[in-house]
Amino acid sequence: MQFLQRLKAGLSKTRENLASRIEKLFTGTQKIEEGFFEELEEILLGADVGVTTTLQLVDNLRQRAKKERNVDTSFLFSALREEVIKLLGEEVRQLNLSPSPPTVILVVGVNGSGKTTTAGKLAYRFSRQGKRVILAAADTFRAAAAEQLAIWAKMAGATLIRHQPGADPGAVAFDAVKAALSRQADVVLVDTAGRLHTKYNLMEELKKIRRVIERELPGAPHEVLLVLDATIGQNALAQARLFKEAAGVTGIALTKLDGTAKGGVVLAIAHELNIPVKIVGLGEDPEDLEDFRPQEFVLALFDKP
Ligand SMILES: Nc1nc2c(ncn2[C@@H]2O[C@H](COP(=O)(O)OP(=O)(O)OP(=O)(O)O)[C@@H](O)[C@H]2O)c(=O)[nH]1
Repeated sequence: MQFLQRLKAGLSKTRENLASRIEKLFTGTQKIEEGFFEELEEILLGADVGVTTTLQLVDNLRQRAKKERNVDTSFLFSALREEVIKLLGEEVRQLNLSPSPPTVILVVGVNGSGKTTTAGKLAYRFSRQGKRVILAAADTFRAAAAEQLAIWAKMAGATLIRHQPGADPGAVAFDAVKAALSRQADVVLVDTAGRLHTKYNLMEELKKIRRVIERELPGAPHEVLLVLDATIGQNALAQARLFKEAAGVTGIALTKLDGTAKGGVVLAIAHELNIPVKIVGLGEDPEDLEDFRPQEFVLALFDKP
C-alpha cells in the first residue's frame, strides 16, 4: 500500500495529465464512436505514451469494442486497464541475482539520469538486507562522480573501490570483482560514466568493462541496469536503444518518477523495447527506490485519487 501511495503522489502530474482527462472523457461520453477513440489517443500521447504504443493500445480497445454487444464506457475503462497491464506484464521483475555470490550489477546510462544515485540506493538496500556490498567508481571521467559515490558508500556501509581521475574504468571493475571474490562480498555495483568525448567511445568503454568483468567472473555481469530519467519522456527511448545494443541491457531503472508529467513513457518502454522495468526512483533519499510493480503502477496512473 505504501508503494501505491508514494507512486500516486509522485505521479500526480502524470495523473493530472492522464487520469483526470481520461475520467472526463469516459464520464462525458454517451455513445462510443470514433471520436471517443481519437480523443483517447490524444490523451495518451499527451502523457508521453508514444505514438506506436498509443496506436496499438487504442486499436486493441476498438477491436474489443467491436466484439462486445453492449459497449459502455465502464467496460472500456476496465479493458484499457487490462490492456495496459498486459503490456507491462503482470509480474514484478526482480533484479537478477547470482545463486553463487558475488552478483555483479553494471549500472549504465547517460549523465544526470541518476546512475550514481541508483547505485547508491541499491547499495543501501542490499546492505540493509545484510549483504556485503562493493561500490565501484568506474566513472573515472568525471572526478566528482567518485566523490558522490563515496558519500553513498559511507551511508550504505559499503566498500568503495576507486582509482585516480582519468584511470582506466576497466581496471576499477577488475579490482572490484577481485575484491568481491577475496572478501566474499555478495554484491558488486559498478557505476559507469555517462559521457565521454564521443558516444562511440562511451559504448566501446562499456563493452570493455563488460569484457573485464566476464573474464574475471564467468557469468557476470548478472544484471546490466540501464538508468533512464523519466522526466525526459520519449527521449528515454532513443537512449535505451543505444545502450541496449552496446551494453546488453537486462533491466531498466526509471528514475525521477516523482513529479513528472511524463510517467506514461513506462508504457512505451515496456512495449517498444522489450526490456523489463525493474526499479523505479521516487526521490533523492536512500529509501526512495522501489521494485516496479505493474499492477500498482496502473492503479496509480488511471484511478481516481
Ligand atoms: N527527484 C528525484 N531525483 C533523483 C532521482 N534519482 C536521481 N535524482 C537526482 O538526479 C540528479 C542526477 O543524479 P546522479 O545520480 O548524479 O546522476 P548520474 O547519472 O550518476 O550522473 P553523473 O554522475 O553526472 O554521470 C541528482 O541531483 C540526483 O539527486 C529520483 O528518483 N528522483
